Amino acid sequence: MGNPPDVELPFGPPPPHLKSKRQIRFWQRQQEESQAKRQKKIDQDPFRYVERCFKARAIPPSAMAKVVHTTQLLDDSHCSDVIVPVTLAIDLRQHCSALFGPPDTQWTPRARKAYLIKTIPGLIIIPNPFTESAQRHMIKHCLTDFAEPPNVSSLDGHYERPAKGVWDLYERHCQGQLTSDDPDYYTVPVKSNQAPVPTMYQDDTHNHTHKTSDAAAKRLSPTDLLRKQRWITLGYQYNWQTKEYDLEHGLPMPDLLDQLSKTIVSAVQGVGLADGWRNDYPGDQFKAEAGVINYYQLRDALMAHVDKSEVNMEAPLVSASFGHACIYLIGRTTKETEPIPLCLSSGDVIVMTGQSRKAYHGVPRILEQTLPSFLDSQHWPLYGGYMDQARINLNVRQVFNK
Ligand SMILES: O=C(O)CCC(=O)C(=O)O
Ligand SMILES: [Fe+2]
Repeated sequence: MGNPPDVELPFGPPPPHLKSKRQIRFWQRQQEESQAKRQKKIDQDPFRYVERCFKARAIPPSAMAKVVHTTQLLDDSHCSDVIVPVTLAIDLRQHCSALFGPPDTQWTPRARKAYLIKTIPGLIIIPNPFTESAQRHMIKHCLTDFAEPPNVSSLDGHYERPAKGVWDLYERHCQGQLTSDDPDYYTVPVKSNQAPVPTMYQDDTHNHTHKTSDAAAKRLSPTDLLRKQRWITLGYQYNWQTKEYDLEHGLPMPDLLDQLSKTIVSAVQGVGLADGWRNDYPGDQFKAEAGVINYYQLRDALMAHVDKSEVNMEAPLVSASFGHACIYLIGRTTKETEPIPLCLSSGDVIVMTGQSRKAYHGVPRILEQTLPSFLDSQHWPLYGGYMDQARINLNVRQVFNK
């Protein structure tokens, strides 16, 4: 039987066993009440409320006014009583110019500067310490060798990844070496009866906004395949069934990331508030054991979550951002506290130490038109073509206590 034409259906069609108008109206009232309850819960949860503000097509000016822009921190006049400048233990560029690039005259006055937020104990912000060419170097690795098999990709289990990785295919396509009539051009979905590879990020949080459902899976061109890749996991892999990192599934961490994270953890050793917390994790004890590269397209978001699977929750988590800027929300250990919105720009590094290691955080928004020109397609052929619509986040964790 069809639905009575005078009944509106904002919740989709009522279940077919409801036949009379009275039953359908009763069902509708129930739906309205439960939606109102859900909405009330969202509005009362300060983290979700702020998250929704930044997801709105037009971000409310009242939300935008609260954003802490890392690019303004270096100008001391922008430091409010909530932001506290601190001094790093080492000068990253002096100490490791192979990674961050050589120091220059612009660098000298800001070398060793980092910032804390009084209301978020443990969080350390290092405004972009990389030179332009050092940023390009990191991005290149994130798109090429770091993303190659056997490192696990969000595409695995859904698509047959080319043996040499997705970038190689994309590059051949861009250089005209691969056209749509070539048998390698399209990547086909794997058979739907094959279980996806269990990984750390096979959860809703890290699926970003686009999900690959088997029903919707279709063959993809090199460009579509690359843009569909949401993450790569490095080092120890998380076993989704046992909900633990799997000692049996440890891939070698790239040396570059080992060096990068150790240097940064050494730099933040001893950093803290004069009359409050202090990060005492020794840099020489840090081991880069697992990592995630997140690839965001302009409309992607990462839901609020806590990274709590690591056995060692005392070790800092190092996170670097490249490409488009984003709104990064950082709260406390529950979603009851209003988060601080940070605008992270290309090259920025944040280190989650101490209490902030257990804090809710998320990325509700990638900000359009914020890509630095040296990373765009006009100034950086091939890689810039990808970065024109992307943000990359690279984070490194120690998993075990050793
Ligand atoms: O993209 C970011 O900045 C955050 C990524 C993140 O929180 C994660 O991978 O756990
Ligand atoms: Fe996270």
